[in-house]
Amino acid sequence: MEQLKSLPIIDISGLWSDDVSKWNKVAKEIDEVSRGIGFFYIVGHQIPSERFEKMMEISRFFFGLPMEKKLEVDMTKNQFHRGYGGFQLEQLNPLSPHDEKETLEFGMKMSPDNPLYLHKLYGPNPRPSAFDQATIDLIDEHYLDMKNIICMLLRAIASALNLDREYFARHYDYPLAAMRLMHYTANLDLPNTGEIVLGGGEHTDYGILTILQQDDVGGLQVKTMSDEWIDVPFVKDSYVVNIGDMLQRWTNDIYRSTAHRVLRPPKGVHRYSIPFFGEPHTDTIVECIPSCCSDSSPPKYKPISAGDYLQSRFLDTYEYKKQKY
Ligand SMILES: O=C(O)CCC(=O)C(=O)O
Ligand SMILES: [Fe+2]
Repeated sequence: MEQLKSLPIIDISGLWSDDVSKWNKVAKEIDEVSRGIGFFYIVGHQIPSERFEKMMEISRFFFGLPMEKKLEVDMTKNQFHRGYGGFQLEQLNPLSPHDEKETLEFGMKMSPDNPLYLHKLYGPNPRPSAFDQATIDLIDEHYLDMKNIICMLLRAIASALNLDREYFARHYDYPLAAMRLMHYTANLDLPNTGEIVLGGGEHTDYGILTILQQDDVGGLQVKTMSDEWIDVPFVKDSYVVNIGDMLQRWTNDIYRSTAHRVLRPPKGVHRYSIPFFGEPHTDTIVECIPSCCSDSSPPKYKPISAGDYLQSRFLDTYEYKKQKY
């Protein structure tokens, strides 16, 4: 088998086209990659170029604030998994040291009148006092744009799997999806043991699909089917998309949730990235899709709700949740 050296780039503009053959071509390409490496770049996603820079500007501004300003929205002080997570709070790979990164996490903006508000992971978004209204509005707008891309991709996937186009997308009116600003830097002075130092440990994502914006520092790596790490360098105006564990479960392992990691940047270098974790509504039951199982290939996983699955994965990787939530 030929070794994969770089991730494929898929132009998804056909998903906005009325031409069925263009739409089907994109769906087929996404389906093929999802059965293999499970990671790809997307271009033609309709997000304007200026938005990339604006989101990075917000990120650099927030992480450059004094610690007491960041801690105004401390993630460990609420049950909703939203707000600021300091260096080493998360341990993506329980076998390696804590991750050298800090994060700021948002969920879907929701009216307090919504019956879901304050239920499980649904609740208020962080509002650091240093953010003006325009910044808050842009974050909410970007969240909805990312959610829309997730739904466009999931319609293509549903069609490729011979399902109704809305099979997955119908669970996205009030999703658990989270948008996370991330900052990696060499914060700790670790002894030089010659080992690779990671900013984010090896892991698979928990959800359905992740859409990632990254800056041009580099460091993201993906594990190939032959267990080799390949770099995922910056490609201007693209997002990186990958399959998460819930979609792997839903498709009975036909789609692949692939391990990835982030190298720690050298001292003095700052890396910023913005993943959007596209999880569905908390009550969505993730159970083997009929077209993905048969007598010779029975379901491998028990049905589970998206909310319960996500909480169980957070418990594995966030120590503070074990004590409190
Ligand atoms: O920062 C990145 O490039 C990837 C982050 C990531 O994989 C994650 O947080 O799940
Ligand atoms: Fe990840």
